[in-house]
Amino acid sequence: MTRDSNRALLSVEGLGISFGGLKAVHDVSFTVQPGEIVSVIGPNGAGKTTLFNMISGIYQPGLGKVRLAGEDVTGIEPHLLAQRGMSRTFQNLQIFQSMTVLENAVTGYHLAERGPVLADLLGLASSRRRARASDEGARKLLARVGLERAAEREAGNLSYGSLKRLEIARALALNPKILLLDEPAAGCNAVETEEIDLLIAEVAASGVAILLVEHDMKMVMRISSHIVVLDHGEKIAEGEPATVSQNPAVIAAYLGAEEPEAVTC
Ligand SMILES: Nc1ncnc2c1ncn2[C@@H]1O[C@H](COP(=O)(O)OP(=O)(O)OP(=O)(O)O)[C@@H](O)[C@H]1O
Repeated sequence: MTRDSNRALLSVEGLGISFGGLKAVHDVSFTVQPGEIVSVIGPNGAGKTTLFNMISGIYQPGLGKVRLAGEDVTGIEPHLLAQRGMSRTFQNLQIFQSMTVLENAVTGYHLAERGPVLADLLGLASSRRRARASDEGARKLLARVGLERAAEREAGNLSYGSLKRLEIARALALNPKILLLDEPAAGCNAVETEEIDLLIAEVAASGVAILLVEHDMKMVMRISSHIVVLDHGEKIAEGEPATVSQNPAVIAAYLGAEEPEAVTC
């Protein structure tokens, strides 16, 4: 696929941040187009999570810009980004284990608000009304991720793969234009990973852009339309999976890392 920067939904331009003297991310640029699955890969400590945190408003970048649908959204807070169409999931699951699956999905409708998730947990009347209003939508989301029959179960009793899908369901509540997934297959077995693969592909096919950080290289090679490779905070390569996996700089970066087999697929 030819990449047309005019069609970019997300545009990352010269992004950088330092922690003390360490340039954790330095001058990284790339674009994500609607319906694309773009993966950010790199050895441990390459800067993937830090890059994600800058794009999703958790860290304020030291340098560079983030544009969403052409608008400068650099460093704006996550709930404001959610209002503008950017949702994300986290490496460590952010599921409320003692709430039901349905209640967890409902909280997705409040991600664009600053305080009400806490109010929901406290059971305030107005929040209960809002929760009822978003119940129907949440059930549809659960059906989309294959969890409709688990709606009334306590989330803490779900398998790990189901929890990951629940987190994706919640991130889809606000109809994002782009979904950022931080290690969606981490901790999943092969069957669960395949289910997540299919779900991500379905979401992308519906027109949502996907930006992914993932260590499971087989999964990355299978589902990505475009890959961005970081090493020591810098972009060392980008392109289609087949091209990137043959790139000598990419192979060298992984060979220099602790898991030399990581780039093979
Ligand atoms: N809050 C922080 N304060 C200081 N240093 C940090 C901070 N966050 C990350 N770093 C450093 O920045 C570099 C990039 O870290 P980051 O977690 O982004 O890498 P990564 O590619 O996501 O790694 P992994 O694959 O292990 O999750 C590392 O050297 C890390 O130690």
